[in-house]
Amino acid sequence: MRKPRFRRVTAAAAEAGVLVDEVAARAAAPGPTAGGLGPLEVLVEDGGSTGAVAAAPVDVVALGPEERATPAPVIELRGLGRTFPGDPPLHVLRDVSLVVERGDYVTVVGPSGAGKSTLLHILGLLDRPTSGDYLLDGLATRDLSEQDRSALRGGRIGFVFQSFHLLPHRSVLDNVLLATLYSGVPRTERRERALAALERVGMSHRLDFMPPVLSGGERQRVAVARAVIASPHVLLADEPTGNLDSATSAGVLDLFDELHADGLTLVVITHDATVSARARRRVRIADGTLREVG
Ligand SMILES: Nc1ncnc2c1ncn2[C@@H]1O[C@H](COP(=O)(O)OP(=O)(O)OP(=O)(O)O)[C@@H](O)[C@H]1O
Repeated sequence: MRKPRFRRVTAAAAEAGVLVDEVAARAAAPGPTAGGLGPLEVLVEDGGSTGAVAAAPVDVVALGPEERATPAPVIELRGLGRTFPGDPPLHVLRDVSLVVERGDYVTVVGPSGAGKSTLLHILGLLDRPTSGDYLLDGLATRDLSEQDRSALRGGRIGFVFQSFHLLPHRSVLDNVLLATLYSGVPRTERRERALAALERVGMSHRLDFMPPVLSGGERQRVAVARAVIASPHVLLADEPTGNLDSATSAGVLDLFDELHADGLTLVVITHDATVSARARRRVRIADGTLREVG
């Protein structure tokens, strides 16, 4: 079997590619670091179409003293809108306001086509709103350059997707380890962190396995380990149990509960009432607007 090679590309180039290349651009910084923003590169798998895991060099925007003194909500949306051009234009989100505090666990529900993924892409700094403001950790993201947005994304946001997006030709350990490749952290320590993350999700017994031989639930656990290895400020999950049966889903949801109990902030998009019921807060998107449903 051909061993995949990786190439480094700029974030802009990666963003021009498939979503997974970009959103898998994970960074390893456990939190804000002093200093400016470093150049951003990500890894994509040569000749591969899915599952590229990447890591960004990880300087992220440093917090000012005021921010440290008064922690801002992790996420704050103020009158946010997203319109896609067309004839007529498609107003997917209108005047959406939302505050997600540190430690919140929020699910986003709503009918198909309502704009849930659109919202998640904006929260993940993969897309920009056409109106309104999005503050991440109190930092207004609207006027940030793509490089700054990529660095923020790499340092503060973890992603989990319905279809896992693991590198098929890399071991479980490598899939998690690669997420920290350009973190500046020495390899030995990166390995320790990867091992700890995999232990955290109950996957220590499958370190050398390749993703194709794992069960769906196991793959999602590895994806969660990859998402949390950099200690993100928020975990964004898009239908994380969409490809899992109910028993396996329950295991992943238990894992989310544990991560939440450890203080992680979670925003989870779901169609599934069982998933939604696990969260402390539920918001619903319909007809372009978002409202709290308890
Ligand atoms: N880049 C785009 N350009 C034009 N229209 C888009 C774009 N992205 C999404 N849309 C449209 O915006 C609407 C909302 O899409 P979105 O994927 O956010 O819905 P969703 O609530 O996640 O749906 P589902 O539950 O079916 O996944 C849809 O009508 C979709 O076709």
